[in-house]
Amino acid sequence: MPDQTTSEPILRLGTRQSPLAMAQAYETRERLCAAHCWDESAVELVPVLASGDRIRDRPLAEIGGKALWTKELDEWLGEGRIDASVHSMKDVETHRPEQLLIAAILPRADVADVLVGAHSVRQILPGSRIGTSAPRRAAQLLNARPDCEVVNFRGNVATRLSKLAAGEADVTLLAAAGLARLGEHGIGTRLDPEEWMPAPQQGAIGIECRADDERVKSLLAAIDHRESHEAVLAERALLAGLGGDCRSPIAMLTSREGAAMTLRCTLYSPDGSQSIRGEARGTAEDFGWVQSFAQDLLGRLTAGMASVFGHGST
Ligand SMILES: NCc1[nH]cc(CCC(=O)O)c1CC(=O)O
Repeated sequence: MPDQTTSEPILRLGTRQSPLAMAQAYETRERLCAAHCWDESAVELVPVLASGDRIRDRPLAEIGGKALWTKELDEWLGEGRIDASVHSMKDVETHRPEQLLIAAILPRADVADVLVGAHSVRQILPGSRIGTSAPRRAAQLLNARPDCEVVNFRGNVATRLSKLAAGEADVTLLAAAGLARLGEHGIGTRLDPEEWMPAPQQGAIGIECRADDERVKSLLAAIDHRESHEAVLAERALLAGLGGDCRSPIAMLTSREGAAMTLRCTLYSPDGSQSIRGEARGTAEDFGWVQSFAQDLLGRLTAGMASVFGHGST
């Protein structure tokens, strides 16, 4: 028997410590081991505490600063304490440190949101309290149901479900991908993404490494899913073009027929009372069309939205 305690892992994979992040790390490890015919011990999971997880008692907007979920992992990666890190792409800023590279995107999971506490958006009882800390979900819900009220609802998936059960809100919205990864299959109503568009990059898991680390880059290439990767790149390009981040009231959806990609996008005012939608088509070879699309949307902003998007965005 080989001595497990002294065998060096082939890859040290950094991850946040939340149950969802750990589930994503296990999935990544499984795919890596399957692709390379490795034993599980070849990939060492290294949990890293992120500032977003450490500071739990204040709204994210108040803590301020970006990179709440990535800063520590980026440092560990830059210092060589880990070889790669696993991310929920939805939480990853569009501008990444130059020395890092998103080398692989796993096959994308269901992009939909799930509504918990009502059978449909229409059937939410008048005047209900919607528990969410996501500006996109708040704006979308208020757009469809201006009679409702949003209450801030932070915390991981389990925390949010227990706050709902405790009556802190009447309904909440969660990502189908996150629920599925946590093994929570029967919860809530899946909202059709065509009608209720998700956040940019929702359902996508990305693995990042040092841009000059050829060994790790080629190991990760084996688990990259090209179509998912291209959709994520298009959505990141659109989000960056809009000057947005994961705190922006922006919904988008990518669909695909052969090489042709279609991006649909809706921008909201924070209170949901105003919205702008658009659609554009192109290929993944060059995202010039995505930049034009962003400019087109920004050119149509109403006064109530101008502070949220474009150059003045936070
Ligand atoms: N902001 C938290 C977050 N980041 C990614 C997911 C879900 C998984 C995914 O979208 O890949 C979630 C939870 C949620 O929105 O319900």
